[in-house]
Amino acid sequence: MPPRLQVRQLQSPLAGPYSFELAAGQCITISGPSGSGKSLLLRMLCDLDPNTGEILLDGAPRSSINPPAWRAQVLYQPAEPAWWLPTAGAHFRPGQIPRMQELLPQLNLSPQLLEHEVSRLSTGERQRMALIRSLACNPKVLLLDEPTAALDPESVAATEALLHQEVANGLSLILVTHSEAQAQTLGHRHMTLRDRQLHMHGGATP
Ligand SMILES: Nc1ncnc2c1ncn2[C@@H]1O[C@H](COP(=O)(O)OP(=O)(O)OP(=O)(O)O)[C@@H](O)[C@H]1O
Repeated sequence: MPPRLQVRQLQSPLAGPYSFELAAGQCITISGPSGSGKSLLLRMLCDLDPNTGEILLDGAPRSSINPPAWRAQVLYQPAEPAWWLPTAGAHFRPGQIPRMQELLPQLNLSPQLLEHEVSRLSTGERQRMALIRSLACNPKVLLLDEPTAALDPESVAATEALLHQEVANGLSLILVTHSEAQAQTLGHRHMTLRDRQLHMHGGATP
């Protein structure tokens, strides 16, 4: 079986080239100083920024998959996720509701928050709700940019437990984090970006 994701010579005028592989049920963490290119890498992987090189998903080249379908399967959650409808609940399609209802208590979120204006939610509530929104899309690869940056320790622990569970169930995760402890807890392999160059540490498969 091919790896979940094969990245070959991925680059843009701003970053790369990057080459690496990610298996199903594996988590790679990315750390590095501010401005080192972590978000640029995630944006190239989900094809939001112009780039060259090749990426294969379960052996299928990106060029054979239309861009919206690619972004649904290789899903990017930015550090400050966008909301385009008035309430958080309005962002879920009917088919996603059972999964959303299962995930809310795992991140200590009350279902009542779904009806609140997004702007009324706290930063941490929005961040956890965004993760639920991403997981409810059931992506094969999730690209998470600092998903616990705004959270208190209890919410960080709940988020890490959920991500651990999802990866154990087969999700492939690329996680940008500034937390060494979080990288050690969740990551099977670790990348460091410095001056937009990639350094890989650890090669264990899950
Ligand atoms: N479209 C663009 N055009 C030119 N420069 C850009 C563009 N997007 C990002 N940059 C620059 O590329 C560098 C890397 O940006 P990036 O957002 O990937 O950093 P980062 O490692 O994610 O940082 P942080 O930890 O602060 O989020 C930064 O210096 C940024 O200003």
